[in-house]
This record gives sequence, C-alpha cells and structure tokens, in this order.
Amino acid sequence: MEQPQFPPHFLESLDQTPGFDHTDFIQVHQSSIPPTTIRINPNKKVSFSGAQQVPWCNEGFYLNERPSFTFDPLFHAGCYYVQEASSMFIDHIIKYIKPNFDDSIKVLDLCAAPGGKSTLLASALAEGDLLVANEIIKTRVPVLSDNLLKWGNANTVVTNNDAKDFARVPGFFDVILVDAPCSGSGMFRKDPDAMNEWSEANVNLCHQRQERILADVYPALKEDGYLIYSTCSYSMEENEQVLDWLCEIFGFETVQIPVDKTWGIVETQSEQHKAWGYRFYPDKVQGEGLFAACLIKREDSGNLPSYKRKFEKINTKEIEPLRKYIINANDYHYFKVNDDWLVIPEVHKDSMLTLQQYLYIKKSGVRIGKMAGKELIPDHELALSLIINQQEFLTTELSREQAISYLRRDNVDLQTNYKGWSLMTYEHHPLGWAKLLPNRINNYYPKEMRILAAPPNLP
Ligand SMILES: C[S@@+](CC[C@H](N)C(=O)[O-])C[C@H]1O[C@@H](n2cnc3c(N)ncnc32)[C@H](O)[C@@H]1O
Repeated sequence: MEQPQFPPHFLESLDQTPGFDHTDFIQVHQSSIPPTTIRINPNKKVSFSGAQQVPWCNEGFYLNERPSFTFDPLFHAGCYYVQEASSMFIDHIIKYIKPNFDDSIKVLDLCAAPGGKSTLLASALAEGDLLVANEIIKTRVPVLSDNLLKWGNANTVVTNNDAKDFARVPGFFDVILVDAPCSGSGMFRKDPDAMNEWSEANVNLCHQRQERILADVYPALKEDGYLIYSTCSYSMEENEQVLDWLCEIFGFETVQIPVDKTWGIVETQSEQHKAWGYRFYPDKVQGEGLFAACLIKREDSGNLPSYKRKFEKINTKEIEPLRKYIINANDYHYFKVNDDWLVIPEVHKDSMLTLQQYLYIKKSGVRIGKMAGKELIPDHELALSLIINQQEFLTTELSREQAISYLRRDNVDLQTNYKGWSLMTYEHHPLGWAKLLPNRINNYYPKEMRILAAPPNLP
C-alpha cells in the first residue's frame, strides 16, 4: 500500500505529543483496515456469536467482516449501533463516575449528532436518570432523533440549541459530555479525505471554538458535577491544552480513570495542572484516534430561576384508554402536543417543564400516537420504544425478505386474515406499524426513515 499523503506539517506537529510513535503511526495508516465495530442495545438483545469484545465496553464487539448494515432489519430495529471502538471509552468513564451519585442524574450530551455517544449514554443510564441530547445544527437533528427513537429509551429529550442557551438552566446537569467538533485527525485512517481539511490554522480555530463551547455550557453544570471532554484529534492544542485552560479559568479538578495497561491506551497529564487525559492511537489500540478526559467542577453554579410553567391539565378520563399500551403505565406522565399523546417517566416531569421553558425541544420521551374515537393510531416511536406493551397489539413476524420490503416501504407479500393495526417484527424485534386489510397491507413505516438503496439478491 502507498504511504498516505499526510497534510504538510501534520506529523511534525505531533512529534512532542505523548505516546506518538512516528513510524508505527505511518505504518498503521498505510497497511491496516479500520476494524468494524458495533455496540449492542442491552434492552434489545441480539448476539454476534464469536465476535471479540471491545476491552473497555462490555456491549462493544469487533466483527470479522463488514456486513451490509443497511439491509439488516435488526439494525433498523435499534438492536445495535455501528460505532468506532475508541469512542466507546465514554461508556467506561460514565460507568466509573456514576456510582459517585446517590440519586438519579441528569446528563447533557451537548454535541450529540448523529447520536453514537447519546445511545451509549442512554444504555449506561437508568430510567430514573435523564438524558438530554443536543445538536446545534438543525439539519443534523433528525438523524439524532431517529437514532434515539430506534434505541427506545423513554428518558431522553432531544434539543436544538446553541451551547450558550444552556446558561439559562444553571446547575441543572450532573454530567455534561462535550464531544467537541475538532480538526478530525483521529479519523484519517477511516476517512483519508479528512486529511484535505487539516491545517495548523484549523487546529487553532478548533481550539478556540472548543474553549468557547465549554465556557458557554459551563454554568449548566452542577457544583461537583462531571465534565467529560472528548475529541477525535491528536493535537495537544485541542486536548491537554484545553484541560489546562479549564483548570486555570474555571478551577476544574482532574479525575483519573482506571485503565488496564493491556488496552494500549496512552495516559497523559497536561503540562500545568497535571489533568489526566486518555489518548487512543490506531497503532496501539484496535480503534481510531480519540482523546478523552474527565474533570470535576468545584464552583457554585447558582440556582435555577424559580418560576415554573405547568403542564396543561389533562382530564384523567382521556388518559385511561392509553394506559394499556404502556408497560408500568402508572410510572409515566402523559401529555399532549397538538393531537399527539406523549409520555415521559413521571420522575422527569419537573425537569421537562424546565427544559420546555428555556430550550428548543425537538423530541421528548415516547410519542404514543393519536386517539381517533376509541382507536389508537399508534406512532412509530411507540413501536420501537422499550415501554410498549406488545400484548395489546396484533403482531406480524416477517421473513428477512419481507422485512426489507417493509423497511423500503414497498408492498409486503403477506397473506393474512386479520384486520387492523399490526406491529411488524423481525426475529421478534419491532420494526414499525402496518394496517392489515383483507387483500393488502398499508405500510406505515416512516417515509423519511425508509431504505432507499436497491435491495441485494437475498439468499
Ligand atoms: C464530533 S461530532 C459529535 C459526534 C457525536 N457525539 C456522536 O458520538 O455521534 C461534533 C458535533 O458538534 C456539532 N457542532 C459543531 N459546531 C458546534 C458548536 N459551535 N457548538 C456545539 N456543537 C457544535 C457538530 O454539528 C457535530 O454534530
């Protein structure tokens, strides 16, 4: 294989970087293929027999080959997420800090699209915890919402705000993850085109933007709350130097995360404040480039403004017909957006009101559907959620070929005597809804989520 054309000054800029090995780094970029890894959804179990586990994440697996995920119905059912292995280190961090909290926690994933780390956090958190996944760029919000919808947790909210908007909720979050936009050198092996974007000037720009984002979101973190910071850049300007700045300006303290020596992760400490950081190099770990660190806030965050809106009063009679569709129906708060019914865990009702007041919410909890007289017109979110009471619905199990037709929104070749709404499943995992009629089915798979590619020749 040819030597990769790294951008001018790139290799030299890393010469003083802890753990950087010039020769091995070049070699791994010219002679190796990035591993294919997936992270399974612990609530929608599937097994990948024989697959080797990612050392720092129990739910992460290396696959021996790269299958066509687009044509795997289980991928669309939210049974797993295709994610680069190093990124899964955030799972190790959150599981390490979580026991330090006695109560349930509120977590913000500030730079969340497309949702890799949000789905990871959703799995690591309990239902009593709340996850707010935010994305500043409007066009990137739908993919984030769709990925969280497929993952199925009811305790998640998606927002579309600038980091500075979160200053309106001082001290609201116990943990904030800033997976910052960066110069992207850690992705050079996977995406060689990213090399064209790299320059020293861009590293500098990214460094400034990272500090601005962190300063903007800082007030939203509670005193003694944790900040997890990550980038997919190797440059110290975007990593250790940012940690030093956080310690200097905001008085953050470092948190050392235990790592097993055999994992190949390089532990570093920033120059001035000795803040711990964790570096992933593709020549040392089975994964791409990543930097991650965890810090603890020691300053008072001030209080949330006391004014609170109230949810519109709902007549309990209206809610009654919906309860049977939800597992543990009494644990949820029911509310309406236009004609649609939604639920969030009752414990998050107040948090939801606060967020509604100050932020631009794009998705919250689980959308159940609309009532048309006595009949529920079920929403796609309900089908893929972890709270659906499947026993209340007719279920139609599909073959792989039928499932792919269904996911393409094509006609599904199906003989049935039943009439009405049916949950369409593949290997017993819900994919969405269809309405069964005497001679045909109406396919209600969402148009914007359908498979557009032509199907392969199925065995
Ligand atoms: C590294 S990506 C996030 C990847 C995501 N965390 C995941 O695991 O799938 C960085 C994200 O930051 C967003 N972003 C870009 N500029 C931003 C800004 N000024 N403030 C906050 N987020 C920004 C990008 O749109 C992008 O979605």
